[in-house]
Formats: sequence, C-alpha cells, structure tokens
Amino acid sequence: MSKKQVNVAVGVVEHHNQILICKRSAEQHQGGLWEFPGGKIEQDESVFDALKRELKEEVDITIQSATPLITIDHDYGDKCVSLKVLLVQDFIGEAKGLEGQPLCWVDKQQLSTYEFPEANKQIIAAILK
Ligand SMILES: Nc1nc2c([nH]c(=O)n2[C@H]2C[C@H](O)[C@@H](COP(=O)(O)OP(=O)(O)OP(=O)(O)O)O2)c(=O)[nH]1
Ligand SMILES: [Mg+2]
Repeated sequence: MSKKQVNVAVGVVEHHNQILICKRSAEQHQGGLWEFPGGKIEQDESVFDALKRELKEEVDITIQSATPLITIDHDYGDKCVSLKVLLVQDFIGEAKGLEGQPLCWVDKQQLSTYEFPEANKQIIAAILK
C-alpha cells in the first residue's frame, strides 16, 4: 500500500535578518526537534490560507503576504510529507509560543547549529542562498 502524503504549509518568518524557529513537542511526529512553524493544509485550503491559520494558532502572528521559497517532498519511512515552504517578511504581532512551545529568533548563519527534521536541511540551504 502506498503511503499517504501529508501536505504541510511551513513558514520561514524573517525579521531583522533573523528567522523564527519553534521546538516540536516530544509527542509530535519528529518530536523534540526544532521546526519552522506551520502545519497540515486542510482540504480546499490554499497554502497561504493554511499558513496564515497555523501561524495565528501556533505563534500568534498575522501574516500579510508571503512568497514561495521551496517545496520539499520527503519520506520519513513512517510518513511522507510535502512541505510547501513560504517566506514571510510581512506580518503583524509579536511571536509567542501559544502552545507552550519554546520559540526563538535565530541569525540565518546560526540555523545549521540547531537540530531539525531531515527535510529541513534543504529549507536551510534555500534560506542561505
Ligand atoms: N511545521 C513543520 N513541520 C515540519 C517541518 N519539517 C518537517 O519535516 N515537518 C513535518 C513534521 C510533520 O510530520 C509535518 C507537519 O505537521 P505538524 O505537526 O506541524 O502539523 P499540525 O501543526 O497540523 O499539527 P498536529 O496538531 O497534527 O500535530 O511536517 C517544519 O519545519 N515545520
Ligand atoms: Mg504545526
């Protein structure tokens, strides 16, 4: 049986040359690792609308616009994901971890020193390009 692919909207939120990262909780898929905030795209939802909803729910910011950065299809073995990554430079509000997750702003050059899920290597490469 072929594995179901999960479509995910991911936000690379940039402010003053720093990027927002959050820590996934231990119980989640790829738990305990850092991530760019985001989540699953619902049926009939655009990538932008999904990201707007997820960033409000997870980190309390309202995004005004976003541009496509990269799409990464990755097979974790237990789950296949298609990460639709958008760059967000235009948002309102101050980021806070609404789900109790640790959150921090990191210089782009420091991103590679944090532990992310495997698929994120390509996202970080795209950010640094
Ligand atoms: N949000 C996010 N997910 C990522 C990243 N890298 C990566 O491999 N993923 C994977 C992990 C998950 O399998 C999937 C995202 O699902 P999610 O757990 O954020 O979805 P969600 O917010 O709707 O949350 P949930 O309530 O279902 O846990 O994508 C990333 O940088 N950010
Ligand atoms: Mg999420």
